[in-house]
Amino acid sequence: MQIGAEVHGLVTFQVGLYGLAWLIAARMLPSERPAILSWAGFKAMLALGLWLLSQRDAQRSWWAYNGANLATLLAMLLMVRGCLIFLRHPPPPRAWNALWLLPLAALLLLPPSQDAAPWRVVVAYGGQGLLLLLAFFVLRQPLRAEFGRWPSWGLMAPMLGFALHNLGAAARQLWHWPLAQELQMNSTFNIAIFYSYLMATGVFAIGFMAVLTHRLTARLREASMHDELTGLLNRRAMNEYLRNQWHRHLRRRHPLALVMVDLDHFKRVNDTLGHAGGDAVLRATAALFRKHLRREDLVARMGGEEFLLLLPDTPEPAAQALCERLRQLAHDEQLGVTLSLGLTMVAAEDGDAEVAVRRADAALYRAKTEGRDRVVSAPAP
Ligand SMILES: Nc1nc2c(ncn2[C@@H]2O[C@H](COP(=O)(O)OP(=O)(O)OP(=O)(O)O)[C@@H](O)[C@H]2O)c(=O)[nH]1
Repeated sequence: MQIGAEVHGLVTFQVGLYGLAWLIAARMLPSERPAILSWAGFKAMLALGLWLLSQRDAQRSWWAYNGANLATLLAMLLMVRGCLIFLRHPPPPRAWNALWLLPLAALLLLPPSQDAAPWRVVVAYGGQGLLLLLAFFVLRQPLRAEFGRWPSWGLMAPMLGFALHNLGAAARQLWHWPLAQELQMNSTFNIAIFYSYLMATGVFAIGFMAVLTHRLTARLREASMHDELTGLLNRRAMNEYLRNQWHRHLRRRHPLALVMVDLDHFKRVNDTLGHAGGDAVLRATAALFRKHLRREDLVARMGGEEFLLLLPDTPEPAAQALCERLRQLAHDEQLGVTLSLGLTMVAAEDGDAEVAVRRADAALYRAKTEGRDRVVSAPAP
């Protein structure tokens, strides 16, 4: 009995600490705050439920019996809500929310007496089990889509385990009806349940911290590789792709075309339409490239009004035709500017991809000096 009380105290304290950790995380990560706050609430409610459970004695107070079950069910609801928000899952229909009002209302209204215990067990365990089982089926797919198969199983397995355990407990109560199958404070089984709660919430906390970090790292990497205004690759990312494509070209000798594009007299656009108008033209140019290039082509904004296109497996005549088409499309789609393009083919003799970039740059310069709104091709060595 004495050991049981100590274990209860420690486990409750530990779960409460997890809640505190989530609160700190919510302060540090504003983009994920609503989900994290739900999880902090989950831990707080669970700690409360466990503490109330440890208060069960012969007096049978409402708090120790109904209160403990209510707090645990609310904890599970908050946990599932946090997961739905975290995974950007649309909120469930209102009818589903109403479904959880039934066990909550029953737990509020039932007396804490021994006679009502079978009802309480079925409602509390059945409600929790059903909720966790539904959450398992709803959350597994989006979790897997974002983080992969094994992390999703690692996070969902404890949820499935608890769902089955709780449904089993409700079924056991129905089987033994009307003999109450309520958790007693001093039973070994009760202590095992406490430990498994601690383990599952630990796995949950560490697992979701890990996927959260994974998501934030992916977002940072995405931001560090893209130009904010147009959403195209930025210079840094393009240089990385350029190096990869260069080595691929050396290995396979597939034709690799490189095109430098510059908007003509862009300063005038800014002067007449203002900076915001200029930005809109840059975005429209990016959209034009995205629309008319293939998926495997790479487009970057190298800075200002200059873009670099990298066209794998594209022989020179095809690249030339594409450049001419883009130049014409700027007219047809009334971009508000004309395009000058410098084209070259990457060659193994260049020794370095940078040499090909400089050649495309020189071709672009010629396009500018020869009157703009044209394509100039610089032959590879
Ligand atoms: N709106 C907007 N303007 C930019 C941005 N980055 C650079 N610019 C402007 O782009 C203009 C580039 O001007 P220049 O380099 O003189 O070239 P240009 O007027 O296009 O003339 P040519 O290239 O010789 O045809 C400058 O006025 C820059 O302020 C941007 O992100 N948004």
